[in-house]
Amino acid sequence: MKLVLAPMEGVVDFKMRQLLTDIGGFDLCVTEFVRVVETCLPDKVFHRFCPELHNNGFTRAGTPVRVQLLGQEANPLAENAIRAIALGSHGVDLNFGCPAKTVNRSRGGAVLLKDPDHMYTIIKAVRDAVDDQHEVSAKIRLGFDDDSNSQEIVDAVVSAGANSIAIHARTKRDGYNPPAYWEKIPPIIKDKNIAVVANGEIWQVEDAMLCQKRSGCTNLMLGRGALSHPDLAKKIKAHVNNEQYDGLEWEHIIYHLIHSAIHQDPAKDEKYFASRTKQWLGYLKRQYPQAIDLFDEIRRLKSKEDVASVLNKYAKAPQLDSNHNS
Ligand SMILES: Cc1cc2nc3c(=O)[nH]c(=O)nc-3n(C[C@H](O)[C@H](O)[C@H](O)COP(=O)(O)O)c2cc1C
Repeated sequence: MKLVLAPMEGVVDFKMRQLLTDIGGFDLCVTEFVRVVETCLPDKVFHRFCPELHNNGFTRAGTPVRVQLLGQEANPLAENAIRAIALGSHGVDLNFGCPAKTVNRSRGGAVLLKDPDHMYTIIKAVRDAVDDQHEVSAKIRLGFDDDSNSQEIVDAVVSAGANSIAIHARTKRDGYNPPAYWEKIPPIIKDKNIAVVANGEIWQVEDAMLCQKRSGCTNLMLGRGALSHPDLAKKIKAHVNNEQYDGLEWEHIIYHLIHSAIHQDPAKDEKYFASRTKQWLGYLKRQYPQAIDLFDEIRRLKSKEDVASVLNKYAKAPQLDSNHNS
């Protein structure tokens, strides 16, 4: 089984990938989307979205990272795919799921689901441009307004030669509202020669097991579930491999938060750590009720020192049985 950390713009950045892969369980991370318009982007853009490129495309814990591109024109996407891989990206992922109006208005993201022929052209151009040993993957939803063309979408991805496809089992119209329609995956991937990763609404180990059963996919992608439950990937792996794993306690999560170095970003301003911590507590409260009280405690704080001193009161180092190496 492979577990992929989902791309999440503004949330799963370098520091969050570092934190979550330090905890463990993930086999691959996908970056936030890199917007491609016409030109080949300067290297600094790829390095900004994926600082791991300075480390041969691996997180601190050794998990490979793949750059995701979002755009509407085949040639610039192909050129930028070549560049991302030359810089050390572990393959390249193409975004066909972003629901943002600004992106869709310029014919990028989920709106391309309405035009599987154009998806084919994009994926084929990228696949042809990139050496065979590097994986090209596509991330899709089941459709735009509805899922009536989901088969055509998958056919386009497969016939264009993508190596794998991550299916967020909802339409663009569904947004992020539950449920995810895992059971809609098996009929559209039947007899297809492509690796499939199922995605959507996996918050607990039980959801992962049910998703595997209903989607028929062994490999899963975790998004918001991994933020609300930072050792979810590790728990899923332990469950599948029949291994003992007790799970992280709240104090350990705080410890990881402090040691993730989220607050050590010279490119960000003084308030950054506070705002990132508050954003993350918003996800954590789904799994840990303590996150609600902690949010209240730091609500008015802005400086990283003030926030860190509150966090330090609660932090406890986990047993270092994982590959955490901060
Ligand atoms: C805040 C946010 C940002 C996202 N950014 C991206 C992105 O940059 N690229 C992408 O392909 N999907 C993006 N997604 C979609 C997620 O990768 C994932 O498909 C979706 O959240 C469903 O999985 P989940 O139910 O496990 O969260 C984003 C989702 C959220 C909530």
